[in-house]
Amino acid sequence: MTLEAFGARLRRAMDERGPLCVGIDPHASLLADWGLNDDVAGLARFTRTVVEALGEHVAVFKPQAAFFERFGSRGLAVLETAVVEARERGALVVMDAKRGDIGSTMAAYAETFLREDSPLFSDALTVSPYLGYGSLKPAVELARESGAGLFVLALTSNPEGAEVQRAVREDGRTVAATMLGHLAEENAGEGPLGSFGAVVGATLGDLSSFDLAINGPLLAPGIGAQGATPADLPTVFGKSVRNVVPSVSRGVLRHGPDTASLRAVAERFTDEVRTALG
Ligand SMILES: O=c1ccn([C@@H]2O[C@H](COP(=O)(O)O)[C@@H](O)[C@H]2O)c(=O)[nH]1
Repeated sequence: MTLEAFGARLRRAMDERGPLCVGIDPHASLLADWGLNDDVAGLARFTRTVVEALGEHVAVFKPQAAFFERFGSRGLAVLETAVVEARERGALVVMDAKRGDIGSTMAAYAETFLREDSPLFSDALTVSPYLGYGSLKPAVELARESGAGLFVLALTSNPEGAEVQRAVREDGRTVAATMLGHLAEENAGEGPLGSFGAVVGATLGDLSSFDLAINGPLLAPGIGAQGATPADLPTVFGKSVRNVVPSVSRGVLRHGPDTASLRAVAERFTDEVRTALG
């Protein structure tokens, strides 16, 4: 492993820059609002603007792969460039691709995003455990080898997630609690922070019935366009709030394309998060 473990790199970035993660979600509607065409040139301009405006300011970027994939190979080329340039500016990149498949296919997804010499190598990847947590093993192993991390979908920010994630298993535990338990095992003994995180929506209200103390990061989407605010974080995350990486996409991006406005809104969210976290 040439890179230091993701959890340690993330903790340092959060301490230095604040914990905010800005999502790069080039929605067609945002491209239009920015006066850009819904084409590869518009996608590239949008993405470059965000990375140049915020790459030296925020701890984490979370590109949403879907918005790049919809342009095919040329969209993926834009994504590759964005990942490299974001990392060169000192930001960590969490690729939001939500991959999950049977183990042998999962190994190929892992190589795409977690093998250090891959063109799309990212500091961490979002993964879906709903083919069974064990199916993620190739990603867990490669992440450990490369110094990368994973964010496993545990309690997602959308209301539809509950029918799967809050389903109760034969042993009386919910599916989400089971996933959180697996992550706590992956991170046992790691310091200052484990590299295997959970996605837990900031929209979900009081989660004190779940044990979020997984000794790993908690990626919290849902702030801004989905209605959650930084002030909600202590209620949602309780004692684990120090490990939260609050994520905002449209709530920041709608302030572009002006660079100063993008920086100002990211700074405002960072301040609000710091205040909320005490
Ligand atoms: O539970 C989840 C997991 C991922 N997401 C993703 O985060 C962003 C949210 O965008 P906003 O514009 O800030 O609403 C988007 O890429 C989602 O796919 C999530 O929202 N909830």
